[in-house]
Amino acid sequence: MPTQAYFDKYPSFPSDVSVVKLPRLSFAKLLAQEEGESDALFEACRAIGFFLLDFRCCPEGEAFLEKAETMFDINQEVYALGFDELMQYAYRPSHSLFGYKCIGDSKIEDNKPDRHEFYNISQDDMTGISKLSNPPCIEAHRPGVKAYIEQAYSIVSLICSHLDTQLRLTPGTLASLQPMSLSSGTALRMLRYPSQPVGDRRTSLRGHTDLGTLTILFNITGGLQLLLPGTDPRDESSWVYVQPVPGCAIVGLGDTMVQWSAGILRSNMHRVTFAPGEQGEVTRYSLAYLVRPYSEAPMKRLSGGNSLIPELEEGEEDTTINAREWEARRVAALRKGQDNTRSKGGREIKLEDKNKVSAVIVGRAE
Ligand SMILES: O=C(O)CCC(=O)C(=O)O
Ligand SMILES: [Fe+2]
Repeated sequence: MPTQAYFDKYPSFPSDVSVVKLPRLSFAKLLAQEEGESDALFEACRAIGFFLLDFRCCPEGEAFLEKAETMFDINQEVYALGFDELMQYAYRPSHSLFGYKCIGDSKIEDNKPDRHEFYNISQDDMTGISKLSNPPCIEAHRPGVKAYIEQAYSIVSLICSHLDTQLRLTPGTLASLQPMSLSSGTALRMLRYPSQPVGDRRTSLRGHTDLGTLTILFNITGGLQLLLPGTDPRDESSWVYVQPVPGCAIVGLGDTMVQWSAGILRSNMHRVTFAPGEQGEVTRYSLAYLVRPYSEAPMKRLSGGNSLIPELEEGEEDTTINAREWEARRVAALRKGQDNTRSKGGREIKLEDKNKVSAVIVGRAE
């Protein structure tokens, strides 16, 4: 996440905890179109569907980190408003996912209430495509929030341009399905997780995959865990912490990328639980930019032409519904507990040099 100075405000991540060693990619190298970095990006997107993106050491990256810190300051201002005020902006799931979700509104695995709250700011609202009403502290920061979203979107476009090349799609294909200029469910989500009492700690946000295309996540304290590929979600040892790194975002792929790539790219199950060690004693704030396709975007695979994405096999059918309908069905199923969520994608591709993906490494925190 943001800079070391921001991390220093919190207890440090304990060194005796196992963590997933996510690939760490350099934003500067991706910007400079370095081929090796592009290949490493593709491999991360297929092997685990998560990677760290290091923004340090280049002016554009440092500017993004500064903006992210401002978003964390706004996050704290939002929750300082308190429950009664925030409930005036409550989200209405079957109608709209923008606004405030209170603690306990959704369930964790054993049907107990969750332990997180969030405020979803609509990208369309910030760019002027639509107009929603937000608490005064968000309204007062509209230009800053919009600037954050614009830069986050440009980073998403950069990642997509590398994935276009890797998947041998026409340049611009992936970004054209999620332009900022068209209405979408894209949100900047400000999350808050109160510290949990010792002796009564549990999952705060249940295991899930993100629905959209890409998520740019900033964490300061731990709590985020990934389900190791090929393991059983009911087994606690299958869930491993991600250690937040100063100057780095945690980037994850969502189900839409799996859908468009016919399973070449991967969306991995993740959840949030209490932070390890002393970090468990402080309130956890987190910031997620969750990108969705434009509402009318097709959800079918991007095969054809030179693309690496396989054509449908005999008897296979592709979806004909658009992104808005697809998301609505998924959200409804999730809320009814009918969604049998699992990690998806990561299928083999028939290319000599690209066929092997490295195993996910678990090691000690640093
Ligand atoms: O707060 C976090 O670290 C993760 C949040 C998340 O997974 C989500 O909002 O989809
Ligand atoms: Fe998520």
